[in-house]
Amino acid sequence: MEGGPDSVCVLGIDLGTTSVKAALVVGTERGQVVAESCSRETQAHTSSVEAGLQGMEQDSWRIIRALNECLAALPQQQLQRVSHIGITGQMHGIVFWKRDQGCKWTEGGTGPIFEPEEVSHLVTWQDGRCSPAFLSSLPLPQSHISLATGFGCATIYWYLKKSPDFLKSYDAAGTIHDYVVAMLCDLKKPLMSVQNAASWGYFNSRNKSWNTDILKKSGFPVHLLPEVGDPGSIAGRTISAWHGIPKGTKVGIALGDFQCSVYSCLTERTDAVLNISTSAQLTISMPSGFQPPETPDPSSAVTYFPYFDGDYLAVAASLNGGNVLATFVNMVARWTEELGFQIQESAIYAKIIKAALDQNDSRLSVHPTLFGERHIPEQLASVTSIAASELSLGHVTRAVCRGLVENLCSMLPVQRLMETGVRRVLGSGSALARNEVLRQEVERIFPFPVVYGKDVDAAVGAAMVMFQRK
Ligand SMILES: Nc1ncnc2c1ncn2[C@@H]1O[C@H](COP(=O)(O)OP(=O)(O)O)[C@@H](O)[C@H]1O
Ligand SMILES: O=C(CO)[C@@H](O)[C@H](O)[C@H](O)[C@H](O)COP(=O)(O)O
Repeated sequence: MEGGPDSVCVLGIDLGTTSVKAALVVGTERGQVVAESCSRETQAHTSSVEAGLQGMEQDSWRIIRALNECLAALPQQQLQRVSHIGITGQMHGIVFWKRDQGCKWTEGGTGPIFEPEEVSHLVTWQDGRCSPAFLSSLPLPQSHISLATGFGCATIYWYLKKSPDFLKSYDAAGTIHDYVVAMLCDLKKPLMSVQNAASWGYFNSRNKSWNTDILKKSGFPVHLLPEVGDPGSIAGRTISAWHGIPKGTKVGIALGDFQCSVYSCLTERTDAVLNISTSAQLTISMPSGFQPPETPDPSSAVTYFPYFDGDYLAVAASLNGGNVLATFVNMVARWTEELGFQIQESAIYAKIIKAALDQNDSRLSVHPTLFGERHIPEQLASVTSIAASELSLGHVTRAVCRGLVENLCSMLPVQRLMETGVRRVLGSGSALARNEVLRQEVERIFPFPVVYGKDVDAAVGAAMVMFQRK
């Protein structure tokens, strides 16, 4: 076990789109070390009553169940030593709850746990209910980030206009990680970091405030907007023991997941970070003192997101990452089933990755934007240069992986990385960690050395933030 019995122990949690991850980070003579980690798929996808096929919702109860399973799998002795908890998760999304009935605390196998009570589904960053026409009917935000479907404030507007009764059932809202912080600390008013507030839209990150005047004028329920605080600050203390973690443990304000992935590995300003989990991001840090332009360029694929201490990251945030491979694997599974055979999706991943390792070169070209991109939502996926001799699973998998990396680099070109002085690419995210073909394609496209992290990077980053700000 890493770290002596007296060493400081911090828990990091990442509530991702596909899985929940937890990491126990301890202080040692060698610096901070991941002593234990755990990951559980949430299987939380669920249908949307109000938005139908355009909706992309997750069952909050299942997300919290996966979180409970993850924590129950960590060693009790170490959990009892946790002094701080750092929480991060999927940005942009929104969950609603009733302030006094957000959860109920019960006795679990490893001590008290909480379970959601009067809580809505999570409407995720992948939600497509706000069409371009709907978005352009909304007031113009005073923000440097273009509003897009799946952003919390856009989703609230959608409910306000299409299903106002829904909103009457709730009096609080936040990202799913803000919800967890609010429950752990029994916050009467949810608290949100500027990182997550910026991801909801209608937020001015220069003066760190919501566009309250603009929103009020159009009847927006501003009482649902959380209070905003600085990333790295403490939101409160746990109101109960939790999975063996002592009552009174300090909990950090919830953070953005890509900022935490970056925090877990970025050491030099000359590093770029490539993260591939359900989505994918390519990020560089902007010079200290940088301020984004007042208004966004909606056609730009690069967005500026608040990082820590007033700094910004420039990010190409692609809606097409591991989810494209997951869709491909699911398609193969369904075709196989239609043909009368059964195969586990995990076995398909293993087989297609192995097959693609044998197909190093292929002319097949896959433009993999199955989910569109925020700056060009209408441009979906396409396949070109299809030769009869290059149709094996290996050829297609190789081409999908290559296409994913090429797509990200079309959003933030290698040339721009070189001009800004990038010397190294740091790879993070479990879709990358578990897929050697993707890693080969990353190494092929970048003219820099590529260094990989572990597969729980955002959780580790969330813990490190707490460590360094203790
Ligand atoms: N068995 C597997 N082998 C390789 N890659 C996998 C496997 N299972 C899932 N993946 C990839 O991992 C992605 C999810 O990564 P994860 O880190 O859990 O996402 P998130 O952080 O968004 O919750 C999937 O979209 C898929 O591409
Ligand atoms: O869209 C952006 C940023 O604009 C994403 O990078 C953002 O970090 C979101 O949280 C992700 O899309 C969700 O993260 P993940 O579950 O794919 O790791």
